[in-house]
Amino acid sequence: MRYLSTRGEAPVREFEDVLLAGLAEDGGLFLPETWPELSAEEWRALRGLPYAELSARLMALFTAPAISEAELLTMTRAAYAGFGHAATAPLVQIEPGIFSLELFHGPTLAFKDMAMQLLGRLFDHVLAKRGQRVTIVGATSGDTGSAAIEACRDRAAVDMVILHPEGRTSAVQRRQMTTVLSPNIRNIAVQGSFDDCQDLVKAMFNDAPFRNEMKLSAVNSINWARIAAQIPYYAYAALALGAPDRPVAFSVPTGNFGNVLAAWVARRMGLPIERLIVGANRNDILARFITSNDMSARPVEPSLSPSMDIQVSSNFERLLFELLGRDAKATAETMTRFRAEGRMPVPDAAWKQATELFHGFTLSDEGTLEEIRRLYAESAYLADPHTAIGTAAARAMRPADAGIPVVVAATAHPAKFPDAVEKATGFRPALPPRMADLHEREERFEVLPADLEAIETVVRGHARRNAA
Ligand SMILES: Cc1ncc(COP(=O)(O)O)c(C=O)c1O
Ligand SMILES: N[C@@H](CCOP(=O)(O)O)C(=O)O
Repeated sequence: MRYLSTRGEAPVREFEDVLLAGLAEDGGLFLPETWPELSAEEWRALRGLPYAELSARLMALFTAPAISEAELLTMTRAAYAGFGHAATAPLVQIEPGIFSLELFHGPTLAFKDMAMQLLGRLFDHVLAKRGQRVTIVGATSGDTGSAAIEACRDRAAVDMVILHPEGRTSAVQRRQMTTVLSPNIRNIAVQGSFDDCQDLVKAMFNDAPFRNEMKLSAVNSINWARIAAQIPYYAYAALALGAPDRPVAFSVPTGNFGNVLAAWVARRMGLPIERLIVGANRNDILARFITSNDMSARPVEPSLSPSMDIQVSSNFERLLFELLGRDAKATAETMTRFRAEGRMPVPDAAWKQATELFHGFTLSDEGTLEEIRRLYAESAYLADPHTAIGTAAARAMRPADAGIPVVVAATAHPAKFPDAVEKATGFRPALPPRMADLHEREERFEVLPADLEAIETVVRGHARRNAA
């Protein structure tokens, strides 16, 4: 499988190079040159496979020829062995026709572990083979950072610097990052929003001398490997509910658009996914785009679902590229205008095409609390605020045909957001015993302004110290 950039100016690459590069050299995002498609018969043959096997089978379509299915299987088995549920990503019915796909049974209690536990192993595999080391820089609104740190702590060939927005994550999210004192990990609290953190990461990649000197790599969903590793759980749920012989819909609480993009790819690969519902909090740029072709960024506002406090959704560029008929020049121009003017001019025909599949839904903080309360009262199901946006979106926007099940991506464990859950239900969900002392552990991080030079200085110092 070969990969091209959405902006058309970067060389075509193989999977291993894409994994290590993160962002394409022209500032674009990598995508497969052609989409692999499975026939109905081939999908049927995958029904009932354990998650690790299904994941290896599907991932191999994207990693060939460099990484074989057998090598992947060793990695996926190890990646998911530590999950707290035998099904890895259990599917739980929460009301008639609506299911919760629990993606939070990994070590840091959010869906990011599903991809990141595999990515850590893929980095090890490729870096060992090539005798290289990389410096991973990442931006997080709370969950990517902790999952990446957990997956890469103490790995010999990886240095990691994670930027989070100061004071804008939950205390549990922050502590899951800042209490990891491994020498290869460094945490920076940026005085700004997640969008500022993400801009800084992209600016480091676009600073070619710095990028080359540091051998930068990425674990955010700008890295294609992250998206690829998120596709199998959509297949897992769809197959369990009768695909390819029965259509399904997914409702995905959305921020950076990586998770729902993986569902889009699963559909592109031949699964009968009838509808994709994009749930948003008050930072609703994506829902506004879907409902009214209004893709205009506003300042990020804090909400009870902080991981979705995002206005510039990186992966939208991948969908845009497809909606524009894979026209890299038009994609680059549209993205440049968005950068300059904060408004993305999507042609009406492309927007209409998107609305045939995507449906948008916005929920306020009050609505989120009400949804957590309702779900707990009516179904004894405890949802975190992000998942609750997904369940409310599923009910509001489900297909008219009641025979089409809607699967909600349950993206985080409620114990990651105890304040919001307590507000809704009156009690605080407990962390698993292995994290019971999280609030007593020593924290280590520094606070810096959203200034590229200051951040690059820290990244350089961190990488040099560890390489010495
Ligand atoms: C708990 C949770 N839910 C939803 C999202 C949004 O997912 P995405 O950024 O892939 O759209 C995130 C962050 O990525 C998250 O951490
Ligand atoms: N919600 C995310 C934001 C980054 O998203 P990513 O999927 O691009 O890594 C987070 O928790 O950090």
